[in-house]
Amino acid sequence: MSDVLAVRGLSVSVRDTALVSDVDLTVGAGERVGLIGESGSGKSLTALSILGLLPEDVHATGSVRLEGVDHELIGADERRMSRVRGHDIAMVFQEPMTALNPTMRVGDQLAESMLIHKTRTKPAARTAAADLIERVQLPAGTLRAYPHQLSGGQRQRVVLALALANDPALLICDEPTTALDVTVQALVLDLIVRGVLERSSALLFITHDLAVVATVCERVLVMYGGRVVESGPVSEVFTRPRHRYTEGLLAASDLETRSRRLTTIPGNVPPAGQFPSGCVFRTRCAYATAVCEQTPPWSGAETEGFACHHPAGGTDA
Ligand SMILES: Nc1ncnc2c1ncn2[C@@H]1O[C@H](COP(=O)(O)OP(=O)(O)OP(=O)(O)O)[C@@H](O)[C@H]1O
Repeated sequence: MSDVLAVRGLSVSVRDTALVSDVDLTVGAGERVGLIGESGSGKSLTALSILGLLPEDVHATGSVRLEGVDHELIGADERRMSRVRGHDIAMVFQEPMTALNPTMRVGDQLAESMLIHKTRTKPAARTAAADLIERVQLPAGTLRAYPHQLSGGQRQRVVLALALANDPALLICDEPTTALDVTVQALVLDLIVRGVLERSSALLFITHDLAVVATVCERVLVMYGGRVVESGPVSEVFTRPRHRYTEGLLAASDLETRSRRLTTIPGNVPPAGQFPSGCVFRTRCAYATAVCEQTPPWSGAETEGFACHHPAGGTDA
């Protein structure tokens, strides 16, 4: 798998204080990678460094390369970064209003993002905007609405539509559902995963919620004190953590309880051959830890509600 994003030796500091130290991170084409760690561990600064959005007094060194972009992102000027952001890399942050223009109708904002990056002609951008709104399960009338006329969950779905408008190679989500009502969290997660799967976009997903990572991501990196202390497939890191800090994170999390409330994300594809042939339910895998605590052999009653939405019809490919 080729790397869409390659971060090497990333360090971030403010004056003489190191905030992030020597982070290496790669995301392969179409891969979904989680970045977890307690508050203040450096997750957001890592994402902001990739996007070139660090505050003025905060400095990054190291290397950030993106497939298809022929220049280094660390130190790139704003003119170059504004071409990359919203085109090659898109982002969804916790607070949707920061990403939306309060004075513009939703449809105009969506169309504008495609016109600015010249990915659509004007008429095509209008059609694409309508399609994007439908894909995030909002009514067509949303196109004419202003952001303040929408709920938090609706706004975040508009931000997601905006982020996906130019089919980015990489989508970065930083706590995208934390501010949302629990009832819409699963829907927004579902839409994020569908959105990246449909485009074969890579996903870097930042959260402190381990159950969300277990549901959404294939691989995870654990940050502690500004460093990556552990990384690997979700199924390994969450079941056999090697670092004491990860053990603590898992012990302190309500993964088991929360996970039962999360729905399976349609389109999550278990690697072929990892499970018994014909098996439609998974246990202890990156895709099912969040939804299935059963062990084989399964009977109908045990598995009720734990259907795997394998695109090939619920059986191993
Ligand atoms: N502009 C800044 N000036 C000084 N220190 C900062 C600045 N921005 C962040 N920090 C510090 O850098 C560290 C890492 O911050 P960061 O926002 O990356 O953490 P995080 O892991 O994303 O936390 P959270 O989950 O709470 O968002 C924290 O100790 C934070 O206080």
